[in-house]
Amino acid sequence: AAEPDSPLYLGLDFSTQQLKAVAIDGDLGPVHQDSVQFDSELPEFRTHGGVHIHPDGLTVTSPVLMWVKALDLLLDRMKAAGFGFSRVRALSGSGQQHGAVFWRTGAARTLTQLDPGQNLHQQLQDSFSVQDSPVWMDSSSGLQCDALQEAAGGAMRLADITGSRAYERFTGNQISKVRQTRPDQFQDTERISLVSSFGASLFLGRYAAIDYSDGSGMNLLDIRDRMWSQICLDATATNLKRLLGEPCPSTAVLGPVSSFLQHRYGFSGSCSIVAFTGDNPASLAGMCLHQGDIAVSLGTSDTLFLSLSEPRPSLEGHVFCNPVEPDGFMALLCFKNGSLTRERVRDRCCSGSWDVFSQALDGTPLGNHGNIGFYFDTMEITPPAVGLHRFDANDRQVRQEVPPPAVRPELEVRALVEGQFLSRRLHAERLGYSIGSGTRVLATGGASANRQILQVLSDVFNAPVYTIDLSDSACLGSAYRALHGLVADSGVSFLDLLRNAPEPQQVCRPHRSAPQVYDPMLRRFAELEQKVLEKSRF
Ligand SMILES: Nc1ncnc2c1ncn2[C@@H]1O[C@H](COP(=O)(O)OP(=O)(O)O)[C@@H](O)[C@H]1O
Ligand SMILES: O=C(CO)[C@@H](O)[C@H](O)COP(=O)(O)O
Repeated sequence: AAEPDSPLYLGLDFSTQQLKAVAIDGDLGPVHQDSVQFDSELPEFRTHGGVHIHPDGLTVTSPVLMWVKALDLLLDRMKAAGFGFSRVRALSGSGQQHGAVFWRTGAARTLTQLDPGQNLHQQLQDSFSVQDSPVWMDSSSGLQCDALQEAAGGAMRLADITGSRAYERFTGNQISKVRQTRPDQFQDTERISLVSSFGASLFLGRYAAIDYSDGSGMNLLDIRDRMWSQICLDATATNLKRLLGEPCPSTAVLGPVSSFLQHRYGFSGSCSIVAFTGDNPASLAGMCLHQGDIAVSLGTSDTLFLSLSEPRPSLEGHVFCNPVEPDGFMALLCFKNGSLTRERVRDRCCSGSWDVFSQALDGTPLGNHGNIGFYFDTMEITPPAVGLHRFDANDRQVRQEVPPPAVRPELEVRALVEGQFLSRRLHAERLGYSIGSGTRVLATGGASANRQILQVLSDVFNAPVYTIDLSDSACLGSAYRALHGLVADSGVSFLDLLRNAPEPQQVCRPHRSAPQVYDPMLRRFAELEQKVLEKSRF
């Protein structure tokens, strides 16, 4: 057993619906886990799924003070549970990607003068020029995307520089929108953070640098030079470089924990803070992803990502700097209609029960008798389409929203989950990421606790699916990154250091008949998706 004063490494994740923490010891075993659910534990902010969807249906924000209050609550709770803050040698964290935090003029001073007798939330009340931070679910910055692409010389040129064509949720376009629509608030801003670097700033007691990996989700960073792209900065706002600060390597040690946190919670003055990064990059670290593995994260969003040695940007999907390999990259596809859509169908067809949802998957055949569905409750990212589109075995459109039992609820459940995974496979294969029986599919995120959902994933991908013990891989990855940050400068590689980390375990194998069912179904799905896209354009 670990000594009572042996070192700990702490990982945090400011994700869409909650703030989570995992502490590991030097043997990489988890010793403490905690979380704060925004909707239920901070109801005064009135969020649904951690966000506010505005009346235009496109603007999506989260109250920045909710994240601050969640940190107060989490740390208070850990203190009450007797957590050994003084043993933490290093900490790191992650945040939902792309979200922007606008710090008001004077906030830097407030951060350095925090009183350990009061909580963060009280003291940072007036520190934000924009109270409602735009988050990754936002799709309201189309005009700004068009302008950026034009300035950069086209969508493909922008993708070559930044790893992605212009995406509405990407932070640069959100910054442009705030500058244009709220000039006074923009004028009163002295610093802009990502959710990740905002989290790091709360621990440092001063502004933390944006790391290369999460910085790649802004349409502002040149992913090869790992510097802000002057063309993109100029097209977004004057003096933006000053507002963003210099980006840093994801393994950088930013400094010791703030004296505020030392005094309030008993952190040691020698506890190092390693740069925070995006939640997907942190998950890649948490699963110790090897070349050839494909990760599927089933959090609020569904994402699919993998490590790359050479960037191959295209008009779909993203290339980010790799968070753990200094010269490497990672590819990512993001799907907005993930867990929240599954929850909606669960509530409508399964009386709100995951058990009933799982039984529906168990009780229906692979291929769902030919029924196929596209469930885009909100404007999807990949592909850019909206609405519910259901087709029978003869590709005839089925009337929308027929209340159960007119459409058998179990068919609806399977149509949803098969449709989601057919889409993940289609778009991954279009980017050249082949998935075969030799590929390890590593599943993570809240829905990876559901074995029946993972069985459909395994069947549709015709590949074995693995999980790690903690479905919270972003948090675990942050704890691993904290440990690695202490030695990264001496050249120790992340995967070498983590070679004794628990291996992912196989949880599902594809059914023998899966390729016969899903190979032709994928071709049909691709054709139907084209129809859906054409309909969505009108
Ligand atoms: N047993 C389950 N079956 C399917 N989905 C689940 C199950 N348990 C949790 N989830 C889903 O997990 C989601 C939260 O995942 P999580 O990775 O914690 O999200 P985030 O990190 O984005 O806050 C919830 O929205 C919920 O729909
Ligand atoms: O936009 C993206 C990735 O590009 C999302 O994946 C966000 O990073 C939110 O993550 P979750 O809270 O769903 O894990």
